[in-house]
Amino acid sequence: MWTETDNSLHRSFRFADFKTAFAFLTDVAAEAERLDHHPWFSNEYNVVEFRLRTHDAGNAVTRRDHRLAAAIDAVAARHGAE
Ligand SMILES: C[C@H](O)[C@H](O)[C@H]1CNC2=NC(N)=NC(=O)C2=N1
Repeated sequence: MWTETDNSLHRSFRFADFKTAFAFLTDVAAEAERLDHHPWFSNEYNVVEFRLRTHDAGNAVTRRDHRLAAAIDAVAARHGAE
């Protein structure tokens, strides 16, 4: 699940391999564009880490972050996140 610390929502996902993680990130990019809300993320091999906050709200967590988090969860499930 997502945790809220330091004014951000945080979550990491692990996938079968790098290619799957990268395909996941490609689909996350489409969701970020659809929602006009973009994550900070980091990827190393099959692990992707997210931090979500709203820059337009002074880097606070808003409902836009929660909406993007839910969209990311749905994409992660489609890509078989462990
Ligand atoms: C102009 C554009 O709508 C804004 O810059 C959007 C783009 N994506 C964004 N992403 C995030 N994380 N926070 C924002 O405030 C934000 N604002």
